[in-house]
Amino acid sequence: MSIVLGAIADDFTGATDLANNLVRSGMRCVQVIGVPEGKPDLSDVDAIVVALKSRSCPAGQAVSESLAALAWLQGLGARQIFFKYCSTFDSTDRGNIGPVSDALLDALNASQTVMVPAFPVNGRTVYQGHLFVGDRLLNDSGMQDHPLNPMKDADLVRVLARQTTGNVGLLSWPVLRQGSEAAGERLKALESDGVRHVICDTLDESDLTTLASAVADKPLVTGGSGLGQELPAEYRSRGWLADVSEAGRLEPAVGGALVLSGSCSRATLGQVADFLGKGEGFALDPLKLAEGDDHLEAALAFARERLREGAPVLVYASSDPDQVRQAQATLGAERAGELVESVLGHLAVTLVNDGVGRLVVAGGETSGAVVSALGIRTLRIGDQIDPGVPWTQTADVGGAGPLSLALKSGNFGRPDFFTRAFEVLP
Ligand SMILES: Nc1ncnc2c1ncn2[C@@H]1O[C@H](COP(=O)(O)OP(=O)(O)OP(=O)(O)O)[C@@H](O)[C@H]1O
Ligand SMILES: O=C(O)[C@@H](O)C(=O)CO
Repeated sequence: MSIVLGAIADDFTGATDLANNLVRSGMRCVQVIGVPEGKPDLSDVDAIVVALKSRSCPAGQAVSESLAALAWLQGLGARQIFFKYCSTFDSTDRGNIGPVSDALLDALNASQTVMVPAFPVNGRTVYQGHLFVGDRLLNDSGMQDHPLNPMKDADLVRVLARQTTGNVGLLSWPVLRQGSEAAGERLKALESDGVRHVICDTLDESDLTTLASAVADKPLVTGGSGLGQELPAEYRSRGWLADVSEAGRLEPAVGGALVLSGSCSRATLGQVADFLGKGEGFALDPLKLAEGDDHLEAALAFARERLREGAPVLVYASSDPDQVRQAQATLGAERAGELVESVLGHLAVTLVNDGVGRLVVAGGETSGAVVSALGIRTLRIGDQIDPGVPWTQTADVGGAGPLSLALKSGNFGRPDFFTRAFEVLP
């Protein structure tokens, strides 16, 4: 048995976002955390997403981890490789989107890839190479204040050109709207001109369908999860993928309900506010965490008390940009982030041992920290809660049943996500 699609995601929520769209389009999908040793059972798997934590680490490390993931996926027979990064193109002038794409292209002996960050259902569109979030340009969307990778330029051709020595070009919407043949021809023309990375305009789902048809035979595609929703139909039309029913079926959920939020993105701040309008939560302050264990113990005591009452519990470090800047000014951005991530990881481990069986985590870096702390290696992907966020399950943590886990990207989900997620869980 071999898989059709092998994906490498630069963070954990991004990995589940892509896996979610693959499942919704009928691919049976497993997410693995890091590069596993050996070969998994592939009898009911069409796609595997390797979740790395390579978005904000040094570029050299992101490259070597991505190449290790590629080699493992090639060993499973993947017909196409998908490098998944954020729909808001999260990166800095040092990388990691450019360096990782270059390294994957070299390793695959390929000379061109496409960059398709758009995710129209969540408001991410690209026009003339400029990324929009809803009706705002990227640099005016809140992403300019991101704690780790502030995005201050919406022109992706320019952003990517700062990260690679390869030529960067554009497949613009006027060409795209002429259909997949015209798009394919433009890609070929750009390739013969030596253009290695092509930023692709995308206004809506129909553009994604056109793009998927134009790029399904390329060894490497890159982007957000939107393209992942359209590729399975192309695989099916090429006879690579069979029809399956219930690609996302999971076991019934058990255990207490907990939300851990380390995301400071606008959507998450709204979700925290919505939750606090209905019940209590515990606010973690990085400055207090830096003083010793008392603040952590207080969070734990709060969570245990609320779990005994049977209510969903929220513990959050999510704060507005001013508060984040204050914590970072005192502790440094890296230390503030690490402190919050390690405390949320510790809370997850302790409370799952206490009987939490349904866990929502908000934030990509935060999810990486929590999943690593819990020692999770494999997640089966289930049904969607909101666009980009599915429930998943793992048997890796023991306990009374599988742990149900939702890893929410910072800017995803409707305002009532933190309560509704538990209502839709089977
Ligand atoms: N109050 C705070 N002060 C400083 N840093 C914080 C604070 N709260 C959270 N952080 C850190 O900010 C970072 C948020 O990144 P994370 O990836 O988890 O969320 P996000 O960027 O909103 O999500 P995504 O990457 O899915 O869009 C984490 O490293 C987290 O530890
Ligand atoms: O593409 C997105 O927006 C998300 O999957 C993500 O990667 C945010 O961390």
